[in-house]
Amino acid sequence: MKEEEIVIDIQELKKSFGDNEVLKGMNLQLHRKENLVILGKSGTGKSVLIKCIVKLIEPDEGRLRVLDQEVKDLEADEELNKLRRRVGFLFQGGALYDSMSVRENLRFPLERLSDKPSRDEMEDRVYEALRSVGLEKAIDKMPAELSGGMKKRIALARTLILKPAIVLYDEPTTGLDPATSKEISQLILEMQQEYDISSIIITHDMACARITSNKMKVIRNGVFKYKGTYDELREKNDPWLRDFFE
Ligand SMILES: Nc1ncnc2c1ncn2[C@@H]1O[C@H](COP(=O)(O)OP(=O)(O)OP(=O)(O)O)[C@@H](O)[C@H]1O
Repeated sequence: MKEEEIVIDIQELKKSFGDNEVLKGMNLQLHRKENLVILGKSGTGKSVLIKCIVKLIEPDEGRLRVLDQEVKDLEADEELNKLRRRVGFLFQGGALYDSMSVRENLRFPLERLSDKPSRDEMEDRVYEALRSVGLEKAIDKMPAELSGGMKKRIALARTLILKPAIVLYDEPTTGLDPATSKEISQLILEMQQEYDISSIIITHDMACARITSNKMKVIRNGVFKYKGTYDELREKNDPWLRDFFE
């Protein structure tokens, strides 16, 4: 794959729930190895947009291609699972299974693969994923024994263990103190650089946006109103936009 390659291509995407028009014609291109931050006030459709990308929600209209596949054409579970394997999704809250140890949480996505790795390979991949988030020592712990920041790291390791080409982050730093948020943001940046991952990052946390983004887009009234780098957007005169930066 070439660096300039487009890994997600969205054109004129629309989605309503009843008479609530949420997405009114969204356009977006995510390039390979790019971190794109999406900003928007609460309830503006950021989560709906990224759920459309992995077909957790079906859009009403528009074009949506992910890794050269038209998402609406992916019908069978098998095809969808293949896509979801290549597109990792880090949900708000990071949800680990509380009754499973860290090792079991990380093995879980591997156990469900049709071409399940051997026991030894699984153990290697669990260690490699933990190493990449700096938490090898937590392998035998239960989620209840971990801090909020550690849980996020483990959730990220669980997403990375399938070696995704794209990761969608839905508010990765929510609920963390500023120092831990910064650590997680730096980790997102490392993941991009070390593993060639392309990402969409939804966040309200401007420090996270500054650290992680190559490019930003801002949603207003169901469309992208602004795009640019963090510094370009910070310089704009619109008071509505300045609110995000204050
Ligand atoms: N499955 C659904 N059924 C009906 N309405 C929905 C559904 N999912 C989302 N919505 C509506 O779509 C709108 C956008 O929701 P979404 O969760 O995408 O907002 P958001 O921008 O991610 O907000 P936040 O920043 O608060 O997480 C909201 O009005 C929400 O109520």
